[in-house]
Amino acid sequence: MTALSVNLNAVAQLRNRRDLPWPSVTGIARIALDAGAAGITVHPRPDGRHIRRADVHDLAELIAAEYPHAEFNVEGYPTDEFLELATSVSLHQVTLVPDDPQQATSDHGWDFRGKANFLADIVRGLQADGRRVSLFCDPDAGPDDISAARDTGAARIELFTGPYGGCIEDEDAAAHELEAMRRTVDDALAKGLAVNAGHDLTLGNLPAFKTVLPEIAEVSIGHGLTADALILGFGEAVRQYRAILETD
Ligand SMILES: CC(=O)[C@@H](O)[C@H](O)COP(=O)(O)O
Ligand SMILES: NCC(=O)COP(=O)(O)O
Repeated sequence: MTALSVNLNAVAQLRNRRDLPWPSVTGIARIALDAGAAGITVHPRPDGRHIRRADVHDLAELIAAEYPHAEFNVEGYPTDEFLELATSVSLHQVTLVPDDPQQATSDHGWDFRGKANFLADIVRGLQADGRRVSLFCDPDAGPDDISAARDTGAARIELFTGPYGGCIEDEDAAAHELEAMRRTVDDALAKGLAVNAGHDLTLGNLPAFKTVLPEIAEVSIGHGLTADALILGFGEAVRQYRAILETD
């Protein structure tokens, strides 16, 4: 079974359009967890464009108090500020991502060989207190990269699935991406790393992904799931507004 961790960045970004408390990030977290999601993911960025520090604290408190079996996964580049936030709340997994502060979104995995010592120190510190660390990884990472990822001491890698998610209506390209990820996953599993995955996964591309890569421990999905939720729920919202307006 692959666990679904719902990424709430897009919900927070929608809320931040106004100085109003909706959509509520903790409210949508409740809906996701009540629907059986295994966990919640957030990726606070230095400019606070979506998830804010307060959201991380509120979600950690909600999960600890009301959803003790759910996992809270916090992603980000390990600045001092990020590490202070990640270690000041109750969470289960920290996913380290090599993002530049200016980046629009995550678009590559770690250079594991080049950053070996930097990552090993941070992984040791985070895992010493019982947090699991996952490291963002290119989908076609080679054997030397995976060995270096394992040598950091991290328990997991997270495959960057953006190139696969970007294969819109191109089955050959999608199959090529799946093959590359299959090789990376085989190597990682053989070296004792568990594998997460995420970025641009959707209802449309998840079935083939799950068929080819059934051993993925967890996928985190936000943008696509939020877009699908709008489509699945927009009609009902319109019906409820009409029910108020169309009475005489
Ligand atoms: C690490 C990763 O893959 C990202 O998907 C990230 O969590 C999304 O970040 P944004 O929501 O800021 O694009
Ligand atoms: N860790 C990856 C993740 O959370 C995916 O986010 P999204 O691309 O689905 O928004």
